[in-house]
Amino acid sequence: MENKLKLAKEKLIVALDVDTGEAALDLVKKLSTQVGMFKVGMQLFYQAGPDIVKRLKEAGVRVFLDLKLHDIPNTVAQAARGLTALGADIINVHAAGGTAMMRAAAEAVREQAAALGRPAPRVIAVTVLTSIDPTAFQYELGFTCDIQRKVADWALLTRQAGLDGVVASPREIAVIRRACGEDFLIITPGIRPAWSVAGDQKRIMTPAAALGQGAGYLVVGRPITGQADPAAAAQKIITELAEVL
Ligand SMILES: O=C(O)c1cc(=O)[nH]c(=O)n1[C@@H]1O[C@H](COP(=O)(O)O)[C@@H](O)[C@H]1O
Repeated sequence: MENKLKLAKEKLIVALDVDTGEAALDLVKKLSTQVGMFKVGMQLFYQAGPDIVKRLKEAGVRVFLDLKLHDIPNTVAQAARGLTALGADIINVHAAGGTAMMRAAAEAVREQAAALGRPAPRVIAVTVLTSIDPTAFQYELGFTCDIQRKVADWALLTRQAGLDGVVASPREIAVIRRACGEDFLIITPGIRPAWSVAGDQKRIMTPAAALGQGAGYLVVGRPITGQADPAAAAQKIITELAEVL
């Protein structure tokens, strides 16, 4: 069981969706014995500033820097270079930016990491956001295929562009695996334990079910950080994960 709990901890990424560096570091302090990687997204990065990545690295944790870059290839490449210098372990872009943009990002990251003499962060692409349901996908965004098809197509484009993996809902893991193989990284938000509320997330799954589908990592935010005792919530999720390992 000890081994399974250790493996379960390795699977969990906690989203530090808070307003200040102090609040983020306080969560890390509470959770760092249970969680190996933390996600810095727009809410924290835009308010605490780039230095938060360095502070988290100094605290000894791995950092997924989730800024979902999406612009013309040159702009994204230059931004990705800057994020690489901050020391993030994973960065992401939007697959909707296209192959040229994704390739430019991946190349810029590798060049910058080589210039700094460090291992390159993994670069992954967000496919269809987990907050999008089939109705919005079809009638608001105007896609004519279903979400699974689009996610699988974008995952394949992502792999062909030389990236390391994708962000998708756990519901699409099977089609991504079929399109991109076993060694392609799949990170899944939209994780909702049975005891939590869905909120704005639409394509959700429980932690155990997502792991059963073969998720590489599970991103969990509010079901942990929104609780009075985040460490107890994280432990509950880790125990649920260990039961299916
Ligand atoms: O790229 C992401 O991390 C991401 C992609 C996606 O499709 N859906 C999604 O929820 N996320 C992020 O994952 C986290 C989920 O947080 P909770 O909904 O609070 O568990 C948030 O920080 C989102 O920004």
